[in-house]
Amino acid sequence: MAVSEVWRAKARARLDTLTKPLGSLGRLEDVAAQVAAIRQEKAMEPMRAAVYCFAADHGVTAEGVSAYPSEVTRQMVLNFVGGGAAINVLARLHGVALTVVDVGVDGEFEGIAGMVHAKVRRGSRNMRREAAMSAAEMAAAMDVGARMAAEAAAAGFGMVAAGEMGIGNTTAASAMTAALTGVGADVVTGSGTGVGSVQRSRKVTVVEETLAAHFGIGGSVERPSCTQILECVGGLEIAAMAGFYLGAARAGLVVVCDGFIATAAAAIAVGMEPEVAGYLIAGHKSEEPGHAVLLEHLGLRPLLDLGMRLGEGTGAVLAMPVIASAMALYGQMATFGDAGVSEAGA
Ligand SMILES: Cc1cc2ncn([C@H]3O[C@H](COP(=O)(O)O)[C@@H](O)[C@H]3O)c2cc1C
Ligand SMILES: O=C(O)c1cccnc1
Repeated sequence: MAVSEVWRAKARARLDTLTKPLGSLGRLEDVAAQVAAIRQEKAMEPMRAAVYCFAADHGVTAEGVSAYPSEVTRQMVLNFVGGGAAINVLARLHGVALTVVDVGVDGEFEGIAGMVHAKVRRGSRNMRREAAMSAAEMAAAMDVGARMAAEAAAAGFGMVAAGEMGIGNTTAASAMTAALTGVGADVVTGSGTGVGSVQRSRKVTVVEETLAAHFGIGGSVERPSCTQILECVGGLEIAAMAGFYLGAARAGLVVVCDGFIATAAAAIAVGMEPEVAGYLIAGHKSEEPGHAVLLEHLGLRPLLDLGMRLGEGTGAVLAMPVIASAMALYGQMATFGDAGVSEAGA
């Protein structure tokens, strides 16, 4: 499962033979070396890319934590199927295959084709009052994600991302981030879809009360396990994403991480299986304040910083052409020797 440090070193050595000043491709060189460490002998082959958008509802929306009603989750899934959401536009533009997965929307999609029906239950429970999921529900949702990753690998995709749709899920991600890192709820909780300052304060209180209820005062007295965090304060689509990352790493896929919620799921996957970290490339930095905390926790540096706060996998898909560029340069540039160009100091 660990990425290959031998291949990373080989890639670094090759990058130094290409017709450019040493290191001049900056972080593209780090990306190329990481992809080589993941894909090994396949590093020079073109990578087809896919994004899986997992959707689920959140019982915690009963606490008034989002600017939008829960029904938007189902409505946006229909929008994904119809091709009109931001992720559809970006996936089409960049030639990324999009799969929409219902893992826990509180509504039905009877007779709707063009999506994966894998509902575990109609929304998670209100985490302020009880665990968001049972252990069995969490495991079932993780299995859905793992199955999607296995299907991506079997279909020949080399690079994947997970996106999400779930009204209320920035509250879940905030609670997860505080529980994972020990950083305070007030620091990691943002405005999500755009709540005002009064509603954000309410959201912080909900996160604090949730952490106190499940893990003790402040949530950082006893650091809970990743399984406890996911089960108590996660969500069905977040569990699916965690299972997706674990499956993708096992299959040797390059995994591009999206924003706050996607990275909260990635932090769980890495907590469960540390070697997953080597497969992750942070696509972008979200405006949600907890995202920077999670990126720091994971030691990831995002490729893009566009002030986005959308989710759906949009930040990850936007970063895919940057990664593809790194690999094209790595695979196609001439070496000093081939091109007859003199090296430094020669
Ligand atoms: C129309 C619409 C499209 C979206 N696409 C992603 N999100 C994003 O916003 C939600 C999280 O924010 P909160 O925790 O504040 O509810 C998630 O569904 C997320 O994917 C959307 C939200 C809305 C309203
Ligand atoms: O960073 C994200 O993924 C995000 C931020 C706000 C709302 N939905 C998603």
